[in-house]
This record gives sequence, C-alpha cells and structure tokens, in this order.
Amino acid sequence: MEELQNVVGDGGLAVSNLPEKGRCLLTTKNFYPGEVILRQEPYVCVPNNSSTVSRCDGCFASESLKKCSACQVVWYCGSTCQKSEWKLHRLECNALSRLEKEKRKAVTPSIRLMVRLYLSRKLQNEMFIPTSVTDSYNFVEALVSHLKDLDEKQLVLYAQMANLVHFILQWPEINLKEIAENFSKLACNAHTICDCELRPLGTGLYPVVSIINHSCMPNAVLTFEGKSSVVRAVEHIPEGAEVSIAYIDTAGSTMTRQKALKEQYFFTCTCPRCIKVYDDIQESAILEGYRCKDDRCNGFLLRDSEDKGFICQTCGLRRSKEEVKRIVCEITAISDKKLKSTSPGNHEEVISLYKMIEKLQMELCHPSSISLMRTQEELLKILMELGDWREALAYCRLTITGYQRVYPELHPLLGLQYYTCGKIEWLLGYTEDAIKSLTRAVDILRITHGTNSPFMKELMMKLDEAHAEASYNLSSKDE
Ligand SMILES: C[S@@+](CC[C@H](N)C(=O)[O-])C[C@H]1O[C@@H](n2cnc3c(N)ncnc32)[C@H](O)[C@@H]1O
Repeated sequence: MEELQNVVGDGGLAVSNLPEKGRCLLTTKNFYPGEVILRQEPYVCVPNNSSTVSRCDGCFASESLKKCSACQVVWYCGSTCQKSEWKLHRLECNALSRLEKEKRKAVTPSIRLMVRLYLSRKLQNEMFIPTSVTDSYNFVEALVSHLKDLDEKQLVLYAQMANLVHFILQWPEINLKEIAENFSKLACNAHTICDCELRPLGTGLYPVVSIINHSCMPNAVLTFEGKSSVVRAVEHIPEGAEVSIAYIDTAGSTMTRQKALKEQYFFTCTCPRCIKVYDDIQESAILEGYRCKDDRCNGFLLRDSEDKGFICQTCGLRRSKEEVKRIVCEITAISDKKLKSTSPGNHEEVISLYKMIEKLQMELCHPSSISLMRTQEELLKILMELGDWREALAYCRLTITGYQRVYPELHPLLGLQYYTCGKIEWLLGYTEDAIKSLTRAVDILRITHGTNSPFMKELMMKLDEAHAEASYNLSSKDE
C-alpha cells in the first residue's frame, strides 16, 4: 500500500482500504470533467489475435503484418515494433519455438499474457528490463484474485491453463497454484485495450489502474491512447471522493448488471443506481421485457400470478407464454442458425436477416428494449459497410435515442454515435444537422478522450469544415 501511495500521491490521489470493497483510489484534490486522473503503461499486454484477426504485438495495427519467422505465433508491422518488443519476445520466442505446431494453436491471448507476466518478472529480477515506480511485479502480487470464490469448473480450467504455461516455460521451480491464482487475478483485474472508437484490440494489465473500483454511475472513464491507459474525470470529483469507473456495459437493468458483476468480479454493487428507490422489476421489464399487444400502448408487461402469461401494467391486456415463446424461438433460430451460415461478405442477406430479427423484436420487446437497440446497431454497421448512407442515418438516429435512454450524458459510446451520425449527415450534404451532431460529439468526447489525440483532432477538423461549408452555403444564398 505504501509503495502504491508513493506512486499516486503526487497526482492528487491516495490509496485507501474500504471494508466492503478492499483497496480504493481517493482524491486529495478536486478533479474537473476531462481532467486526467491517472495514466499508466501496461505491465504486460497482448493483442487479441485469433484465427481471423491478427495484430502487431508492438502497436496493435492490423495491416502489413509479418509473422515472427522463428515462433510463427507473433506478428509485427515492421522492424520498429519488432525491436521495441525484442527484450521480452526473445525469451517468449525461444519458449514458443520449442512447441509443436499443433500445441502452438493452443497459445491463446490469455496464455500469452500469463507467459509474458512471468517473463517480465524474470527480466526485471535479472535487471534486463527496468523496474520503475509504476511498473513493478509487487503491484501484481497485491491484486485481488478471488481464488476462494471460484467454482470447481473454473478452478479446473485455470489449473489446465497453468499446466500449459508450465509446459511452455519449462521452469522446474514454477508454482502451478500461483499461475492458476494469477489467471484468476487477470480475470478481475486486466483491462480490454480499445481503440478511440472503443473497438477491442487487446488485453493489458495495469496494476495501478486496477485499484479503481466499479460504479454503475462512475465519475471517471478509462480509455486508451495506443497501449497507455488514461483515466479521466467525467464529472467534478471533489477532494476526498472515491474514483470509480464502470467494469461492465452499464446499459442493462440492475439485475443484469449485478449478475455480470457477481459472475466476473464477485461483488454486489451498492452504487446509487443499484440501490435506487424505484422498482428494479419495472426497469428490467422495460429494458429487457416484452411489449403490450396493443401497438398504441407503451406499457410494460409483468408475469401474471399463475405464471401463464404477461399482463400489460398500463392497459391490462394479456400476452400468453406460448406466443412469447414462439417469437423468442423464431429470433433464436435466425440468430443461431441462419446468421451463422451466411457466406462472408454477403451483406444483403445479413441485412435481410437482421431486419427479420428487428421486426420480430418490435413485435415482442418493449419499445425501449436493449436487444432491439443492439440489432439496430448491427444494422447500422452493415449498412455503413454497404455505403447505404440514407438508411444508415435512420438507424444511427434510432440508436442515439436508445443510448440517451440507457447511458449517462457524458458516455463515450453516446459521443461516438453522435460522431458517426455527424459523418453520415455530412456525407449526405445535411450540413446543419452534421454541425449539431459533431458539436455534441465534441462536447462529450473532449471530456472522455481529451483533445490531443489524432482522433479528436480529426473530429474537431471535421466540425470546422462543416462550419466553413455552412457559412459558404449561407453567403452563396445571399448573393
Ligand atoms: C480491479 S479490483 C479493484 C481493486 C480492489 N478493491 C483491490 O482491493 O485491489 C476489482 C475487485 O474490487 C472489488 N470491487 C470493485 N468495485 C467494487 C464495488 N463497487 N463494491 C464492492 N467491491 C468492489 C471486487 O472484489 C472486485 O473483484
């Protein structure tokens, strides 16, 4: 704790311990919206490579990659990244090269992250790489593991993964129980590294950022600039307050959020949103439940006392369990079978399947349903890939309405959706609309992402261009 306190103390922060949460990060000065609270480089990280996506180990770029010729596992975009990663990869490469081809396929990003964790510790112990004040294995040791909370299945899985790490490293003195415990630590402390548009790129362990606890109404947000993690205030955080970020997507109902937090992080959240006075059942029925049979009614449905169906709480109309089940089955059949069997690149077929799902969800779900919003997000993505801008705009606006319902005003996803909307409006020549959307995007993203990244500079330049075009249009009208 003392070591950690020394790291954060100068930045207006203090580490403390709360009986119900464990360690936490407190402020010792005021932080204002957009202000950086904490920055940290990863202790270790890996790109989330799979059979379909590969990324450079150095910068996570996905283009112009070459495989490491020795281990055939790791990719680089060029010699600069290869050199920057060499000290650690040299050891990793030796270990991976010893594996048979089939065994190398089992080296998932999680396994690599663990192998790298041990190799980094070794290199620091042997002083081949420096141990800095923020970059020390001591902080990894202090992370919570929740080993005692794991069920049998999870323990067996971690034990198998630990065996594989042992097999890769071939260190006789390695402690298998410690590796399994470290997997458990990664599960509740590692962070998904995302690009500016919140697309996942990799996984990293940032042991100082890991002190920050969760809230479903967080006062800070975690983003990444390359591999560096940056925590920014999204509201005024007074001196003495606890800094919090959201560990999960906070769009869901209290029950859904609590379930996700319990399953992965083993705690029951008591943030103001979780202990609010209004009804959890109502919230869940609106966000995740069914709609009234009467199209004109906006009521939400609750199970009837005999559990045979659902009753609209506004007009009293009843929907039978059978009808609900039939539509759920139709949706599942399309998403599980038909969508998975479409040929790659067949956008038209995918759109028509998503539209079928959307139609069924409109018939089944409450108009504020999160599942419906997710389907509309998918449709937006594919329509944009197809270049169908007019329809994409309609879906983008629909998703913004959804996001406004489920996310706070200063949520990065809402800012990004305004940005997308502004870009589409600009493309379609709706300059005034584009100005409004881009302005909203800037208002949110300058707080969550800061103003210095190339991504934000591009957004602000687009807004300037839209303003310039609007003034030009106005002056040409006057002539
Ligand atoms: C990333 S760590 C956060 C730091 C942690 N408190 C510690 O002592 O190292 C995540 C763990 O912290 C605890 N935690 C985080 N947020 C919490 C909250 N809002 N209420 C209770 N416990 C929380 C849970 O045990 C969770 O698995």
